[in-house]
Amino acid sequence: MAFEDPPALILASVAILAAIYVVRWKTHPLNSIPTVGGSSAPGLSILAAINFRRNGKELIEEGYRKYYGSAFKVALIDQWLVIVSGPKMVDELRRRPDNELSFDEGVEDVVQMKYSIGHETFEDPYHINMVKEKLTRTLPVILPDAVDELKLTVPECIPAKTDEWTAVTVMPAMQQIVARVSSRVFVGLPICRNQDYLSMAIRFAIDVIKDRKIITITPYGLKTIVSKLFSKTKRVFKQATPVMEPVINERRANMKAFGEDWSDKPNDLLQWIIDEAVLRNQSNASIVERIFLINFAAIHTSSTTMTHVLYDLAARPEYIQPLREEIEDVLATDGWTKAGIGKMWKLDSLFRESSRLHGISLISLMRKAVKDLTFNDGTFIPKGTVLVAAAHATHHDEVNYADADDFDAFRFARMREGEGEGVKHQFANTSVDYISFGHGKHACPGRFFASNELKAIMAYIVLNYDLKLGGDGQRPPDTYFAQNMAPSRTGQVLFRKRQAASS
Ligand code: HEM
Repeated sequence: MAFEDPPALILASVAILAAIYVVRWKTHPLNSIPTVGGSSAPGLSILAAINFRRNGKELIEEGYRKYYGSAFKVALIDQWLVIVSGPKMVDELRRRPDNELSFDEGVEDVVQMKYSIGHETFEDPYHINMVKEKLTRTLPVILPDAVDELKLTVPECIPAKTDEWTAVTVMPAMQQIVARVSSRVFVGLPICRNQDYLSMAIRFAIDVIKDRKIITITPYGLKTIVSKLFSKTKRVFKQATPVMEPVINERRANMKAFGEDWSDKPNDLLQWIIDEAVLRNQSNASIVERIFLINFAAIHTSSTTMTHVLYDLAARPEYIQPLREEIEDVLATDGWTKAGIGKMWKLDSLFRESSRLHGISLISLMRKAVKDLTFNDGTFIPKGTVLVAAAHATHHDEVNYADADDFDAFRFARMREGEGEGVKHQFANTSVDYISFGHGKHACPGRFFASNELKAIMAYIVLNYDLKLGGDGQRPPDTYFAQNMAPSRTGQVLFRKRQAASS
């Protein structure tokens, strides 16, 4: 009898466990989706996750090549990430309704802010519609404020002289410029010049990611208390309140005193949110949270984009003169207006090309399946799966772009010259081949503001400075980890103030 034979008993137990292991592995709902970067076997996927952390860019490229037009998966430390590619799959990803593939749940997976943000802000995010509709519609009116602010802040952050080259570390300079110019439009004077506030706005995206790391490893029952004790984002809300509250209270008081007759009522995002908060009887804390959620979406993304563009332009100075000519011509007829910025096709193309080649991430269109579903190609996606599109690989595909790895600053300006192509290839336009801003109903609602703001800042820099790379003349390298990519944080560009600068 086996019971009387201990080695046989052990052998039988091992065999049963091995069989259970194989059955569980083979019947895992994601098993039909091929894995790239290692084994999907339980226990071994940790090695695949380490591999993906180190070689994310190469592994996504490998998956894109092998499974183009379909889906593959890579291992993260705590879950699988399903990556789709090809126009049909990207189109399906953006078209599926939120009750199948949820944008909010996808974001929540990355930010885990349920514990640091009030329920009201989370459940009723009207500030997003304000960015999508009012901010975009009001652009012609608010752009002069942004231009006014950038003319003050750019010379402070790029303190170059006419007779010598000055090295500027690009990333922190762009963060400061973008934070201040955006804040002028988001919260107005005087908050937009309060350095404590600006530092919080710049740091906020990093604070959110640091919080996420702690919250994900905390057991469910303890998340609320851990967030209360350690959340950096909660601390930012607390520290920002004394800076913002006097302004909010003053504006509330003016609304009460003057109502519709308040003649010089501010026209900024903060005021629009206060208007809504008053109607809904909401607290100042809710207003502060909403402003910081917009800062989270706007400042890191925009300053990263600016940093890439400056590195690209400094590495290819032959593009500077044609840009200057375009900008000077347009300013002579239209001035610093939205209509003028819209006519700067070469400048627009520079941004689209730089974001195509670099971008803010290797992936885009993050969604979470909130029910089981089957894609049109038959791929089964179980509830709870996180899906993304392979942005970087799509943007580097020769099928989509000729000489896809080459930096051709004016490629999109040339494409726009074709009949009926004027809008299609502009920076803010999304398509299945261009997903830097996502695509579909959740495509970045701030992209029209970002496009105008960043082009205005860059136009001012190009007009007022000569720029070049120092050292060996090589563009500071991007860094990659897992699905993330970032421009060099320490890279420098040399600036010299132009003699004949027109401001
Ligand atoms: C160059 C700068 C920017 C880039 C590259 C960028 C990129 C993105 C991307 C990729 C998404 C997700 C889209 C999707 O998954 O389909 C997104 C969403 C979002 N962005 Fe931006 N963004 C930028 C600037 C801004 C600015 C300036 C604002 C605010 C004024 C903003 C506000 C938002 C918001 C609120 C969402 C969430 C949309 C929703 O909930 O439906 N972004 N952005």
